[in-house]
Amino acid sequence: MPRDPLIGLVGKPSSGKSTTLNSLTDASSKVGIFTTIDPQRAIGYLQIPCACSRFPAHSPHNPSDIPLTAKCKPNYGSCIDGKRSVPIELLDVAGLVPGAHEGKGLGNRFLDDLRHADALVHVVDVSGCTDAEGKATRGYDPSEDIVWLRSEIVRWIQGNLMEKWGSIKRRHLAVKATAVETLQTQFSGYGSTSAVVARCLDKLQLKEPLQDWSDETIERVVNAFTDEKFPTVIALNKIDHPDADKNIAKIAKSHPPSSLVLTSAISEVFLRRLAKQGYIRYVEGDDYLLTRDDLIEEGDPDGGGLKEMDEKLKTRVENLKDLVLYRFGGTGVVQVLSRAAELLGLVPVFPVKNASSFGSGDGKVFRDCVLVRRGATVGDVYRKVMGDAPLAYVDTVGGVRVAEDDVVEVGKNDVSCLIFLVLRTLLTVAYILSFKVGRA
Ligand SMILES: Nc1nc2c(ncn2[C@@H]2O[C@H](COP(=O)(O)OP(=O)(O)OP(=O)(O)O)[C@@H](O)[C@H]2O)c(=O)[nH]1
Repeated sequence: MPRDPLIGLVGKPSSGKSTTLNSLTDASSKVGIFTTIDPQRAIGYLQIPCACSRFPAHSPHNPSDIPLTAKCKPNYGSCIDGKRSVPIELLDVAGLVPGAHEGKGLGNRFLDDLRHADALVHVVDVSGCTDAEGKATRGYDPSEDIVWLRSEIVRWIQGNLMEKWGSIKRRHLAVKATAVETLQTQFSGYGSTSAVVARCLDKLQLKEPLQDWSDETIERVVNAFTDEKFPTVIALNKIDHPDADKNIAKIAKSHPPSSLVLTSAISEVFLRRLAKQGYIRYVEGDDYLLTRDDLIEEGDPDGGGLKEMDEKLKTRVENLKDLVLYRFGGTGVVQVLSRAAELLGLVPVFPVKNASSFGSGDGKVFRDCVLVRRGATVGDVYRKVMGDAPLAYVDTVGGVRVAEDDVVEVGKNDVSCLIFLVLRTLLTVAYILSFKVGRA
């Protein structure tokens, strides 16, 4: 059965990893059994447009007066006005300092934990108030953290490979293996697949056979493998700090915008806490909040039932609004997971039992949503949801039959009778399957 995607949070001590993790896992809308799995693993919430938002009232698949957003009832996570929070597993990879690949800090343990991650979020303290080891300072250049963390990963993988390179080469020649086969044997421990290794080698277009690779070529291979296996989002955290701006500007010059997200984890934690305590209205990740005064001004004499804040709290909230929400368009924390999911090409799938009501036999509409990875096939989706139950056949909309090994992708089929909705990336409904299960 395909494994659930796992996102690893990495970063030096005091960069704000735990705060980021707390802000991602402490969704007030959380429903269901998920909380912390063990001290290192937790469940975060990925925000996506829900399938229900595609079915307003009086639409082809929902002739009723009520939009499906009003009936959507997730088993886990939540759906607020078509904005769905889907559980996703997070791994807190602690103890990383320069020299980790040689065992410094919790070095090797950290790196071993990393093997299981499909994508990484590197939390960088962009205030420059902590040095490479996480000790308090001023004026540290955080772009150095991005360089050394990446280099630790590369040197760890390269070190493991070089230790055995002599015997790897001998075996490669003896069994007349391809470069992909030989490397996959070495990289399988990092959760790699032959397809990942083949993509790396295709990109590099190496001329020499594996047994003739120089140290420099091996390093290029390891770098390409690191890019493929550990796609990384860089969370530039502590943007609320006055020293952050110049560091952000410097990092933005040397990194593609798609890899960077600006965050203030501490602000997100604070806002969620205030919302829970009934002082403000705030939806996770939004770029605005409402206070009692705002609601009174909007004409609700009861201020939405929100509590009155004292002057000190009011000032703090106003500052946060100016410095983070208005200036940066939000705390950025929710976008961190969305960006990681984009890098992985995660596809949300909404399995339902009833093709016309989108229910699952218990009165709940779009009860379940599972995330599968780019390249997943119809069979993968089936097994993820139905386990080992034998598959009889799968029909797409309009009764068109699809093969078990068809890759789930955009626009391949159109909508009609639905048992499975398969949405591509985070934005569009892409592929809708009807699907019947029976004994083979
Ligand atoms: N100004 C500001 N401070 C933050 C932010 N996020 C975290 N911090 C502070 O930074 C310090 C370290 O945060 P942690 O979340 O404990 O950092 P960590 O990376 O988990 O640290 P270790 O547990 O040592 O690995 C704490 O004092 C936090 O309150 C932020 O967005 N802005």
